[in-house]
Amino acid sequence: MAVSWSGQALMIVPTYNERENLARLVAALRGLPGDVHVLVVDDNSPDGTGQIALELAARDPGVFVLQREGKLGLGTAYKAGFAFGLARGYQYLCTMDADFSHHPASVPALLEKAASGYDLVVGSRYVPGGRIVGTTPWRQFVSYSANWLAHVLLGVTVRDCTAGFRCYRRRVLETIDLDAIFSSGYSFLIEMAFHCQQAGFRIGEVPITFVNRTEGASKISKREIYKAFYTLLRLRTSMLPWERMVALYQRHRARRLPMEDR
Ligand SMILES: Nc1nc2c(ncn2[C@@H]2O[C@H](COP(=O)(O)OP(=O)(O)O[C@H]3O[C@H](CO)[C@@H](O)[C@H](O)[C@@H]3O)[C@@H](O)[C@H]2O)c(=O)[nH]1
Repeated sequence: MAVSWSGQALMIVPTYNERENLARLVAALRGLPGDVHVLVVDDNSPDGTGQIALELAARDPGVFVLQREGKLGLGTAYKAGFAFGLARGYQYLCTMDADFSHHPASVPALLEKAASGYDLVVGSRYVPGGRIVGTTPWRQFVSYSANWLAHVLLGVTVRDCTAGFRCYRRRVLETIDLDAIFSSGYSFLIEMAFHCQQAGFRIGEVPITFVNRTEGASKISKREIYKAFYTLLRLRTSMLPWERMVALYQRHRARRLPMEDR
């Protein structure tokens, strides 16, 4: 099948305990039209996902594995994947979950939109045509809240800035200072969306149907959710001009000092 994008794409798939999903996912991605390679970034999953990834890579030169020594977080897994993809010259560096909540059939739409002039394309639940199937009301509430706060506090215009289904043009990842991103976990996604927008990159969204996983378990914890809200506040603070921060501090001190010491 002909594709409207040219160059090589790398699908970066972070994994932690995804043995039921990985082989099927890699087969589906490698069956896509165009030159789509796969990088599995596994954090020494206790269920043996890393071993499965190595076996897949041994059979297929378009499949690669980064094995890390332990669970180092989703954000750092993305960073390791970006470093790998940039070093190998990929034009499009995409990220997705391993559990089919992001369906491989949506990948061509992301690549096509990126090729049409977008620097970052997000597979979005929250644009017209996007849908969510099978998630809990609590997860839905957390997701809506994080996206709403990102919009209100940071002015982020991406509707689904917590989505991990993305396609970056390589110039984005060459420009953004990835070492300056402080989130090691899920909130990395909010931070990246924020920095891409601040840097003036053109960001687009394509609707996807997000289907909650049927195999394995989610790794998102309450701690990761708190960290996402902390990230939103920290980024908001970073937007304040320095003078404004100093003025706020002085006003705060002035209120606490007796009149004669001011
Ligand atoms: N290497 C590595 N992979 C990880 C880690 N934690 C999670 N993963 C992998 O990252 C992907 C997403 O993790 P899930 O645990 O399946 O996430 P979720 O709860 O379904 O969260 C979804 O919603 C979030 C909020 O909207 C999204 O941020 C996220 O991308 C995902 O779509 C999966 O492939 C999972 O194996 C980690 O510490 N290290």
